[in-house]
Amino acid sequence: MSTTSLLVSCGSIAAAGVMAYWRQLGAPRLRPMTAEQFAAQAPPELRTAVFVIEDRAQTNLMFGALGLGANDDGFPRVDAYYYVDHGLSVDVQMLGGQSINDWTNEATLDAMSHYLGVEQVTARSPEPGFIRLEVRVFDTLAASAALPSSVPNDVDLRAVPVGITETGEIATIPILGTHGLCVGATGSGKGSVAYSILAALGPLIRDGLVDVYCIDPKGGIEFGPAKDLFVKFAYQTAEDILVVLKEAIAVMRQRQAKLLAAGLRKHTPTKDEPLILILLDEAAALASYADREVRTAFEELNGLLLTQARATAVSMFAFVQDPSKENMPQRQLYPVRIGLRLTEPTQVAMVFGAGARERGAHCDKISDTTPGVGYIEQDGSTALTRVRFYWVDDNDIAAMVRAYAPRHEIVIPADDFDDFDPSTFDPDDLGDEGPVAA
Ligand SMILES: Nc1ncnc2c1ncn2[C@@H]1O[C@H](COP(=O)(O)OP(=O)(O)OP(=O)(O)O)[C@@H](O)[C@H]1O
Repeated sequence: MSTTSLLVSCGSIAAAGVMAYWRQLGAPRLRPMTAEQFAAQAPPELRTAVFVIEDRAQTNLMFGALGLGANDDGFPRVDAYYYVDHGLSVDVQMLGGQSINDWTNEATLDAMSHYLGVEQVTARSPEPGFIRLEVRVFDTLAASAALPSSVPNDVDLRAVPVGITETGEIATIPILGTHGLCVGATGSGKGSVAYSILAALGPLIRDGLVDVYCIDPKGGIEFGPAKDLFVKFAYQTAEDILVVLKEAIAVMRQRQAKLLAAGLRKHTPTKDEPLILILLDEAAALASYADREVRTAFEELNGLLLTQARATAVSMFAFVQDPSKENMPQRQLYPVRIGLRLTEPTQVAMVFGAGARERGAHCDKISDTTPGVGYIEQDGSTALTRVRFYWVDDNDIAAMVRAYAPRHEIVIPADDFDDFDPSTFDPDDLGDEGPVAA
């Protein structure tokens, strides 16, 4: 359902089941309705919230109780509220002297959600002086998102579709000219992030415009089923992993030299020189079987790629469980960051930076019943998009490999079958060496 809101004119309200209307408080009404009447027409989950928000005296009481207003200082003003897919969006004009932290403070929002009788309230500032409260009673991402049945052949590498947003749009991430980091606890759905990317890139992998180098230090368990989609696949020894990184760096160096000679700043992928996507799963696992020297070499190679490879169309997407500094020393080198379910609130800042929880990234509150739900952030924007990545099951992976594995070999029989007549074919003629049923 779209979040597009329709103006409610003169107090008439769309049916409560169709939650897409907008209410400008203070607008003149021909036949005024009471807060009780508005609340009665709201979905049951939102009745208390609508009753409080619709009635200025009630709203002031709430703001007073939460320390956000007082008789002497005045009260914040609710300008408008909207029915949206997840509940309500409420626009509030802050009081002079208030800061965003006064509103995004976890204890305040928790108290507000209890006051309004709803599951959760989050807040962000759409423009200076204003706060938008999101009153959440429905999780639009509760159901898993199926992989689209068809994938366009001309995927835009700067906007690769990987899931759906909580407002029902297609969630995209750039792959070209960037690096990505995906962090999530065990079982949070990191695999589905990687496979959503692979599914979208399938046609380009088949056509030779994208080469995937996959590094799966946990013995190839996660990515083994898709190995035929990869140009390189390192999963056994730490040395194999270093070789793959060195090969990517060699490509990066060659392209850097060409760019310099041609006076260009960025490499555009072609069939001869495709985008190289390095999928790096759980690099921290290396620590369990690699010695110190290998780990140091790994960190150096990884650092080189993260700092220099973007312009050469060599991109790294890394997946980790634990975002602590020892496991992930270079968070700021990944312009695309994805946070799935995390176990601790403090881990949110390790993925997205300070203040991310206040901006709405509540990764620690994602339920373990919704794997694949997370937040996406990209450099250059403070927006955090809540999404559900596509669920790619084993059948989907097998279908992807069948459709897109780049090295399909068509075996042409050596014998001359020009005289072959299917109507006279007798399988017994194949003799003892014919195929045997398993
Ligand atoms: N996007 C998704 N939608 C629905 N279910 C999902 C999704 N992603 C994962 N799942 C379910 O959650 C399970 C765990 O997912 P996954 O293996 O991707 O987690 P993970 O983060 O990679 O865990 P680990 O770090 O332990 O490997 C899957 O087997 C699947 O049942």
